[in-house]
Amino acid sequence: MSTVIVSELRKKYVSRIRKGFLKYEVKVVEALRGVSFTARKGEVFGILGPNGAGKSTLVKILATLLLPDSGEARILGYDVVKERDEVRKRVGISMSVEKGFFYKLTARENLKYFGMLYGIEGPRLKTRVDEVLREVGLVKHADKMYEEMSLGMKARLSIARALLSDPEVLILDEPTLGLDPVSARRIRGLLLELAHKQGRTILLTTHNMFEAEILLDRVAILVDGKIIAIDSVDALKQSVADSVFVEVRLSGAPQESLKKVLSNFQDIRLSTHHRDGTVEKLTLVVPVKAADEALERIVHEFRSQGLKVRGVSVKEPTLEDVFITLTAHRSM
Ligand SMILES: Nc1ncnc2c1ncn2[C@@H]1O[C@H](COP(=O)(O)OP(=O)(O)OP(=O)(O)O)[C@@H](O)[C@H]1O
Repeated sequence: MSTVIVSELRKKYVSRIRKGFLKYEVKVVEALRGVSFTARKGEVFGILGPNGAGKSTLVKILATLLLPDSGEARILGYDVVKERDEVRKRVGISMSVEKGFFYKLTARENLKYFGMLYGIEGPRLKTRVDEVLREVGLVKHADKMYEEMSLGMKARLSIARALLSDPEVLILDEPTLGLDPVSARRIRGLLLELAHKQGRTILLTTHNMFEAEILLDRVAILVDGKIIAIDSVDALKQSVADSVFVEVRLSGAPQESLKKVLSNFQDIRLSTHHRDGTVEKLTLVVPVKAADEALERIVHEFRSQGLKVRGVSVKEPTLEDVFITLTAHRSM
C-alpha cells in the first residue's frame, strides 16, 4: 500500500543578490524539477543525493513546512498543501537534531512540552512520553538536561518527539548526520524496527552511501532537482551489470598523470572521486565487453607514464559506484 504519493513536484527559489547601491541581480534556482515517487507502508525509503540536489526542499514540502510551486504530494491520502493539518496529525517530523528543543529542560520535560502542543493531555501524556523514551532507549537519560546530552542522545530524542503522536509516517532529514558510528548504528536499528516491525513508513534523506546500503529498502537518487533512479540498492547495482568495476592500486600516482592516461580511454570511466594530491586507489568503470582488452591497455599506459601499478582486481559495485556511474561523467 502506498502511503506517500508524490507527483511532479516543482519548486523554484528566487533570490535577489545585491550588486551595488540599489542594484540587484535576480537569481533563480530550480530546486525541484518534477519529482515523482511513491513510498509504501513498512518501508524505509531514502532520498540520496549530492549537496544542493534538492533533498531538504523535498522533505520540507512533504513535512508541510514549505509550499511547492506545482505538482502534488499526498500522505495517507491527504494533500500536503490543501490538507496540511490532517497531514501534520499523522506524520512525525525530525528535520534537524539540534533545532527546536529547550536546552535547560530535561529530555522528559521537552517531550512533555511537545506532547502538550500535539494535544496529548493528562495521564495519557505521561504514559506516551514514557513509551517513546523506552522506544528510543532514552529511559536512563530521561532526566538529563538537553544541553548535557550527547549528539546521539539528541538524535534519539528528536525521533522520540516525532513518535509522540504515534504517526504512521516519519519524515527524517539526515537522521544520523554527525553521529559517531555506534550512535548511528543504534538509530538505524531503531528505524528498521519502526518500519519493519511496526509497519510505519520512513522517508529519510542521507548523504551516506554505507547507511543507504544497509538501511534502505528503496532509494531515490536525486540530482539537480530530478530523480534519476529509484529502486532497491540490489536492483540499482544490477542496473550497472553491463559494466565491470575494477579497482587499481597505485603507488601514489599524481593526478595529472592519471588524467593524461584516462583521457585516452573514451569507454572507461572513473568511479572514485579524487580532488587533489596523489591517488593510491581508483575504481574504473569498464564496459563488460571491452574489459579484458581495455584493462591490459590501461595498465600498460599507466606503466609507460612511470606509474607503479600495485594490483588490479575486479570488485562488486558499491552503491557509491552505482551513484557515480549514474550521475557523473568522467570526474577528476
Ligand atoms: N531559501 C533558499 N533560497 C534560495 N535558494 C535556496 C534556498 N534553499 C535552498 N536553495 C537552493 O536550492 C537548491 C537545493 O537545495 P536543498 O537544500 O534542497 O538541497 P539538499 O540536497 O538538501 O542539499 P544539502 O545536502 O547540501 O543539504 C540548492 O541549489 C540551494 O542552494
